[in-house]
Amino acid sequence: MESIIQTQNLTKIYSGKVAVNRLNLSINKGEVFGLLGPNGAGKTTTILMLLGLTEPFEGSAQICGMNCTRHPVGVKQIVGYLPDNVGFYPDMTGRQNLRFTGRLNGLEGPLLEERIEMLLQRVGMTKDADRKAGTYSRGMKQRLGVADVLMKDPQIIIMDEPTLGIDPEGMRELLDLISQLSKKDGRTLLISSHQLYQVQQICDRVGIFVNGSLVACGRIEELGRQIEKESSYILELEIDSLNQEVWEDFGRMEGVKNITEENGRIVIESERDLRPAVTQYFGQNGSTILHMHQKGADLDEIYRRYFEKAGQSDESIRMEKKKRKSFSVLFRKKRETAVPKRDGNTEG
Ligand SMILES: Nc1ncnc2c1ncn2[C@@H]1O[C@H](COP(=O)(O)OP(=O)(O)OP(=O)(O)O)[C@@H](O)[C@H]1O
Repeated sequence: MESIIQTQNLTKIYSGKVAVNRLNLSINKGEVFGLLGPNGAGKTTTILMLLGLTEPFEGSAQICGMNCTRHPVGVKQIVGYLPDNVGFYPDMTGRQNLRFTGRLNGLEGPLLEERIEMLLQRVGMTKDADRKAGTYSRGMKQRLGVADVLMKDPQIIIMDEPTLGIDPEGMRELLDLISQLSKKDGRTLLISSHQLYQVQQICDRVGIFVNGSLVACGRIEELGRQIEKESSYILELEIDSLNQEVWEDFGRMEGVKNITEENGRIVIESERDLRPAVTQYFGQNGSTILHMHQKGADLDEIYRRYFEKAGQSDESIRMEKKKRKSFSVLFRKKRETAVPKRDGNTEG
C-alpha cells in the first residue's frame, strides 16, 4: 500500500478553541477514505489544511510527499477539490462553466471540447449542458462539480459533504459516480460527510472524527469487531410468536445480561455471540425468526458507540434510550397481563 496523504499531529486552533487535535492520518493510493463526523467536528478545517488554504497551528500534512503548507500550488496541481457548495457562474451554461475551468487549466481547442463532452457524458449532464447553471438543482450542480474537478484529471480528489441536500435517487447516482472515480480510474478520494449510512457504502476505510479528534480509524468490519471485543454483544430479534416461555428461556441463557423490547423486537445484550444458541432454540421450539441482526458491525452503531465514548450527548441516542424499556419492567408487565391466576385474574 502506497500512502499518498499523510498528516502528523496536525492541529488547528481558532481563538483558543481546538478545531483539529493532533490528527495522524495515512490514506493509501486508490482508496476511498471517509472522514466522518458531526457538524463542527473539524472535517472542513482538516481539508483546508490539506489544500494549504489555512495554516496548521502545529504538525504537518503531506500529499504525494509535498508539504501542504509550504507547497500549496504544487498540491493544487494534483488535487481536485469539490467544496460543499460548488460555485458556478449562474448566467453561464454548464458547458461554458466547464470551458472556463478547462482554460484555467491550460486546455484549448478540440482537446478542451472533447474533454468537456466526455465529462458531461460521464456525469450524466449532456442533456442539460446548455442550460444556465443558475437553473440547476443541487444534485445537478454536484454532478457538474464532479465534471469540473475532473477537467484537470487529478490523481486525488477531496470532496466536502458531496451528498448534502440531495434526494435519495440523486444520492445513489452521485455515490456510484464517486465510487467509479476510484474503482475504474484508480484515483484516491477523501470524502468528508456526516451522512454515515450513505457514504459508508463506498468507503474502503473511514475515520471517525469527534470534537477535532480522530476517535477511530479503519475498515468498517474492523471497527465493528473492535466494538464487539470491548463491549457486549447486542442481538436484535423478531419472531412470529413471542410468549412468556420464550422470555423466560432467554433470561436463563448463558451469558445473557439484559433483555429489552424495542419497536416490537427483542434486544438481547450478552457476553457472547448468541446467534447459534438462538437459532438452535427456535429450531426446536417451532417459532419462525422474522429478523435477526447482531449490532456492532454497521457504521451507525460504531459511530454511536465512539460518539458516546467521546462524551458527546446526541439527541438521537437519548431518544433511542428513552424508547427502550428495561427487561425487568417489561417482564413484570408481561407477567401481570399474561399469566392467569387460578381465580381468573392475572398473577403479579
Ligand atoms: N474561521 C473560523 N474561525 C473560528 N472558528 C472556526 C472557523 N472555522 C471553523 N471554526 C470552528 O472550528 C470547529 C470545526 O469546524 P469545521 O468547519 O472544521 O467542522 P466540520 O466538521 O467541517 O463541520 P460542518 O460539517 O458543520 O462543516 C467548529 O467549532 C467551528 O466553529
